[in-house]
Amino acid sequence: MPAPHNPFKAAITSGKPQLGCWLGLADSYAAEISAGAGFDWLLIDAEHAPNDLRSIIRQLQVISAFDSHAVVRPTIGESWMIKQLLDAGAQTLLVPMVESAAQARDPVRAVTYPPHGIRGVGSALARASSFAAISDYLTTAQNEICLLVQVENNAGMEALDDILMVEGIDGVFIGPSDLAADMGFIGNAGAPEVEKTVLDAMRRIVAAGKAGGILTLNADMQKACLDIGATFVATEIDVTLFASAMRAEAARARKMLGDGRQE
Ligand SMILES: O=C(O)C(=O)C[C@H](O)[C@@H](O)CO
Repeated sequence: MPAPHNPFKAAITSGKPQLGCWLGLADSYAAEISAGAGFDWLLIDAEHAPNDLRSIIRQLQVISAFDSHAVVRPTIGESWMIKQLLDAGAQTLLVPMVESAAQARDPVRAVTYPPHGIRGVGSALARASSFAAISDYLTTAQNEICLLVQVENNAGMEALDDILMVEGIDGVFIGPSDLAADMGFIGNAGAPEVEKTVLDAMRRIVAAGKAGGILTLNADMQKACLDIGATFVATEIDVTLFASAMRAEAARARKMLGDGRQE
């Protein structure tokens, strides 16, 4: 019995666009709501959201009941983090802040069992192997792991062509917020200079035969990246949606009571 098929990897590496949403609420109850919404993929964020291994596992468990595919972003691409996330059942990882080919090769080794990699063998204990129920996990897991890296600063842009040549990297995600900051436009990912750099990079990613990805709330940028051939595009963030809706409703309710109501 082989490791579970990764339909997200199959789709994004065969040119089939997948639309996603960022999950930063770090809560399995909220993740279950998002999983039922109809996104192709959901990003469980352990870089900027208060996720730990247990909260990630809970979200993986609830999402597994739906068609949405879970993508997990570790805080950084450390091999011990990757080992834990893969054993926990994550099949697709998005490693942030990669800025060289050497840095891109590290997570490739971390997701690969020896002799070609350094992933520790612990499938007997792992949710990933259905606790050893998947008898051929060790020899089939590799093909169903999707490894994505983020290029999101000037150094990474410089090294992009080298990163794109690293075997074992399935896709490259452009991080517009961090890229904007490093380009001197912090808080302004919509600056023309930033958008031009993002789109140029996306063309290079697609031309290299890798899957291209991004998170952007800007509908024009979403369309532009999809038109270039990006295949994993996140269009919203759960925290943003929830917080803005709550603020708007509180303001509406206060207005209903008239302007005299003080904060
Ligand atoms: O740089 C970016 O943009 C990303 O990597 C996405 C952000 O980290 C995400 O938290 C939204 O701001």
